[in-house]
Amino acid sequence: MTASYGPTNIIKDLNFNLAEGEFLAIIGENGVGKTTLVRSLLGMLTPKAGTIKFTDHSIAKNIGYVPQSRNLDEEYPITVKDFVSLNLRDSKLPWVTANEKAKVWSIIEQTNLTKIADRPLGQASGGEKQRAYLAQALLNSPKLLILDESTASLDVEMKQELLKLVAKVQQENKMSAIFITHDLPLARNYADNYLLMTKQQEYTMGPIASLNVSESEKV
Ligand SMILES: Nc1ncnc2c1ncn2[C@@H]1O[C@H](COP(=O)(O)OP(=O)(O)OP(=O)(O)O)[C@@H](O)[C@H]1O
Repeated sequence: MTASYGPTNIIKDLNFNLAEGEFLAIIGENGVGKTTLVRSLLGMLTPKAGTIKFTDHSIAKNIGYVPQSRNLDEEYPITVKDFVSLNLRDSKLPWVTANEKAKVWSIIEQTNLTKIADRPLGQASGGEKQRAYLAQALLNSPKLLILDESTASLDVEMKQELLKLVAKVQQENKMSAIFITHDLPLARNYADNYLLMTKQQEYTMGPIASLNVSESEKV
């Protein structure tokens, strides 16, 4: 597919597949179009040419997305639990049902947020906030999770912890995951495959273990 914001193609003739349960790391220098690809997958940007096909319509409608950054007002009085609940999108009733409460608690437990569930989100640490964003994205049991440089602001240990959690949830829920990152050691530890995007609009894919050093230098 080809994507653009005007006459200039940002992504040109990209062709890639994502298998069920696959963990794909998307790597590449700043400005090569990684976020543009994510926006296309999320349906926020229509490809200029080509198509994005999902094996099932329901996958596209329910993609879990953890964005690059969040402009949250630290003072806004919302608890971690209520923040996670914001993604209860099927709710037709004005109150939270017992089923929905159970769903929220289950995801809070899965993402190790039980202890801080009633604490204001603004008081959570960087790692805890990322886990809360992840929990929110996972709430509707998506079949595809996209993390857009979600670990960029975290220290090495926290990065590992978050990705370990993602990998665990991914396996438990048989979910596919796309992880955009500049952190190659992290990608090597957790991803199955890579997609390397370059400024020359050349795209290579393969098992993450086969990513060679000369390629890695360009990310
Ligand atoms: N809404 C927009 N309108 C016009 N151009 C845009 C828009 N969004 C992004 N671009 C341009 O598209 C190109 C690709 O941007 P994109 O954010 O997809 O790159 P990226 O690979 O995700 O970069 P980074 O690693 O810095 O996040 C950049 O040149 C950017 O300036």
